[in-house]
Amino acid sequence: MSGLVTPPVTRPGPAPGSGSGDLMIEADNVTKSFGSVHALDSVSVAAPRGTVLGLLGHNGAGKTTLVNILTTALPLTSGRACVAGFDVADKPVEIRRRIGLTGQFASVDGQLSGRDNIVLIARLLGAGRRAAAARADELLELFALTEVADRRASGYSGGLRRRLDLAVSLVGAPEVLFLDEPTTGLDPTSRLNLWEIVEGLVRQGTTVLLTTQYLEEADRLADTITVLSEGRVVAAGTAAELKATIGRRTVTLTLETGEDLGRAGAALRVAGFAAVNGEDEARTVVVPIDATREIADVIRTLDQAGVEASELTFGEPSLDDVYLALADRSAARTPA
Ligand SMILES: Nc1ncnc2c1ncn2[C@@H]1O[C@H](COP(=O)(O)OP(=O)(O)OP(=O)(O)O)[C@@H](O)[C@H]1O
Repeated sequence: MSGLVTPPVTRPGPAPGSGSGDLMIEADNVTKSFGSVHALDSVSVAAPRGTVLGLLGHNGAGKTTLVNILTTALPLTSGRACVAGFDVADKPVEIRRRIGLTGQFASVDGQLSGRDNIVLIARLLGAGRRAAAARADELLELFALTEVADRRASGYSGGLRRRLDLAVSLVGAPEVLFLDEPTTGLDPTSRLNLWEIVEGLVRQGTTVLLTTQYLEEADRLADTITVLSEGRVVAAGTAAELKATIGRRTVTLTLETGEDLGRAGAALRVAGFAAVNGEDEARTVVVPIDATREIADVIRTLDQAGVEASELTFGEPSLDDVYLALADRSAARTPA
């Protein structure tokens, strides 16, 4: 499904410019409290038109709360937020005309066919019968759903349902698309398909806010990433910047025999590596590295210690690495 394009549609006119410049998403010191729970604490994010803003964080970090505020489903406690140039507090209707939302729980009606789901939303948005049918045909084709269009959505696989959910959220040709964990639970092929669709939309000028728990997803799609933890922004930048400053790549060595684990770990630590031994049965040593050339040093060190490795894998930092490093830092900052 590569090379997808958004079908030409009429979008509402440009925003009157109450936001700054060409920023399509702006949150400025947004705070949200539910009683004593501070779901968001002075959160600021920004996304220019035609870019993807990735919002990363584990469960409870505040991602959905921020999406709910930006999509005008929830009022903020303090701060300011604008979407497509309109303030969420003053112009919710203008914002709703310009956005699309795909949630973790598909908003598709399982009793209706894929086609009828799209037609229903198009009609609700004011399209005539013929225009709604034409829009459905376009979107079904775009999302490779034509073959299953007349089957009930309740019988769709997870991947098909997500595609239909995204198609439904695009009926009104939104300028800003909110994707709340769009690929959680999808198989790798369906995930890749969705990524390609999102990339096609962004090429056409759609601005996307993507929440995800997967660094890989943010890495592939997001122009900038904001990491939230307990309602606060703990890091922001491009994926490369985050990984360079926070996460470390690792080399994982599987040894011929578990008996060599102690010797391998000791030799690596003497050579200056922060090697961590895995389980005896797994026979692995994990070695964080800063540059690819250090792989050669790791292998040389093991060779000199007379340790044989049967397998070597090279890993990029994961969200967990980034997140753990950030959690360590915030713990270090918090007075005991
Ligand atoms: N309506 C509510 N009433 C009380 N507390 C809430 C409400 N909505 C969210 N919270 C709390 O606010 C915090 C942030 O929740 P939020 O759902 O935004 O996190 P999240 O990052 O989206 O996590 P998840 O991936 O699990 O949805 C959590 O502590 C949550 O329990």
